[in-house]
This record gives sequence, structure tokens and C-alpha cells, in this order.
Amino acid sequence: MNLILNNLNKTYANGVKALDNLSLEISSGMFGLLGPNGAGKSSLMRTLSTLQEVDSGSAFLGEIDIIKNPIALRKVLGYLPQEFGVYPKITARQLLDHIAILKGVSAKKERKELVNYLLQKVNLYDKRNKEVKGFSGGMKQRIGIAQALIGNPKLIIVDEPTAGLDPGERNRFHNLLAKVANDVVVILSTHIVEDVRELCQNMAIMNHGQIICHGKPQQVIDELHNKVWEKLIHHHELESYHNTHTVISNKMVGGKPLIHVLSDEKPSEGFQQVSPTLEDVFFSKINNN
Ligand SMILES: Nc1ncnc2c1ncn2[C@@H]1O[C@H](COP(=O)(O)OP(=O)(O)OP(=O)(O)O)[C@@H](O)[C@H]1O
Repeated sequence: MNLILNNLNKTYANGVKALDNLSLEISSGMFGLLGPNGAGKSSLMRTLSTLQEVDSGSAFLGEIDIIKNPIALRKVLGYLPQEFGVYPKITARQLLDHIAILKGVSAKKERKELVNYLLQKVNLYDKRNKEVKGFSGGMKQRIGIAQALIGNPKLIIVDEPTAGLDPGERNRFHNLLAKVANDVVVILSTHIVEDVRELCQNMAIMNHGQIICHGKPQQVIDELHNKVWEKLIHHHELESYHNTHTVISNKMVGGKPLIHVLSDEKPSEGFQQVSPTLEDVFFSKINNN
């Protein structure tokens, strides 16, 4: 099942154009949506989860017209927001049971089986009678995925899921997401470039409400082959390098700025060619947009 977006436009009352004639096609599997703050990712995610309307354009998940028939979409939507809020004093089992009722699973026996199955799937069965409030960040995200899976969704939207998770929790969360992504469109909206490289078959970079890059992570990385150079410089040189070179990023290494520069040839003395990364792609696209 494909998700097809055509010419989506959204301008807020304050005049900010958050979606600017955005078109995109996404097939099943994990899709990474990257973009800097304010790029319009959340506006797009809210539109696809039918929480917000667009001014114009169309969006289809298979046969379902998301804009004209939001109720049909909601039946096949799993949504994990950035902060998965939980009620105080509720156990993992009670929480999933409650959400299953809200999603229309009314038969008690069926619900019990579903809740047990989901708890096992996200590896929280042992913790089923513990209060979710006391769970770690990663455990909360896993229960968030479990609730998003209720009702056999065809579209799963996950907003900034690994912010604040330690590396072990992040790994567990990634493995779980990769497992559920078979046959379902999973959109992972994030500004963590590594998450997209590790997890997603396809990706896009968004800025100023538009898609500025679209493809497979390795494919977009290969486009920068032989074009990325690095050099360790002094702080006071940074401005002049920005004036004379296409600097795509700078980060501190041992207290000094390490700059990455885009160039078809060796830019100047002291530069070394490096293998491009998805981070280089990200910065080169958003800095030239
Ligand atoms: N309800 C709103 N009213 C007015 N402007 C808004 C509203 N929501 C978002 N914006 C503006 O629209 C633009 C896109 O915001 P959006 O939240 O979609 O971006 P984002 O890519 O999700 O950013 P972040 O990564 O910071 O969450 C920003 O300039 C933002 O300030």
C-alpha cells in the first residue's frame, strides 16, 4: 500500500507557510523524514494523522482519501506522538486494554488476547502489572508502539521517538520498529540523522515546507562521493572559510572546529577527502536551500 501526497499546502493564520506545494510518494517499509527545526515535519505528520486540515492538495493511503475521509484513515492509523502521555496509576496492561476499547475492540476475550500478544511483542509482558508512570523512557516508547499497533494499522507515524533514550533502549526500539514495518507504511519523523541511516529503506529531507531530497539513504550519500573534504582549523579562521569555501558543517574535535567542505577538487592546502555521510547530505542540502 502506497501513501501518495500531491501539492499539499498549509499556511497558518500568522502567515507562516508550513507546507509549500509538497508532493511525495512513500511505499511500505520504514521511511525517514528528516528536517531542521521548523521545516514543517510536524505540520505534515499532523496532516497525515488527520489532526489538522490543509488549505489545498490531496493525500491518499491506497484507496483512502485522507483529506476527504479522515474517519476511514483513523481506522488504519497508528500514531506515536513525540511525548506519549500516560495516565497516572495505570498499569501497562490496563493502559493497552483502555486504548483497545477506545479503538473499538469491544469483545473482552479478544481484547485480553490482543493485549497479551502486544505486551509480548514489545517485550513488556513481565512488566504488565507495573505502573507505566514508573517506566524508563525506552519502556514508555515501547508501550507507545504497542498502543499504535492496536487495530492492525496500515500507516504508522512515529514522531521523534529516540530523543532522550540511552543507546541500549534506542537499539531495542529500533529493532522493534524494523520488525513491525513489514507491509505497513512507517514514517519516522526525526532530526536524528543516524536513526534514518540505520533504519530506513527510503527517506526524504524537508525544509521550508518542501521536499528538498528524496531517495534511499545510500543513494543520496553516493551523490556526494569524492566531493566531501575536511580540515581541522582555528576558531578565528571559521568566518573566512565560510566566505571562501562551501562549508557544509563544522563540529568541535578536541576543542577545534573540524569543517566539512563540498568541492569537486581539493579545495586548498590541508584538506583531506573523506567518505560522505548522511549528515553531510543533510547539511549540504539544508545549507544550500
Ligand atoms: N499552529 C501554528 N500556528 C502558527 N505557526 C505554526 C503553527 N505550528 C507550526 N507553526 C510554524 O510552522 C513552521 C513549521 O513548523 P513545524 O512544527 O511543522 O516544523 P517541524 O519541522 O516539525 O519543527 P520541529 O522539528 O521544531 O518540531 C514553523 O515556522 C512553525 O513556527
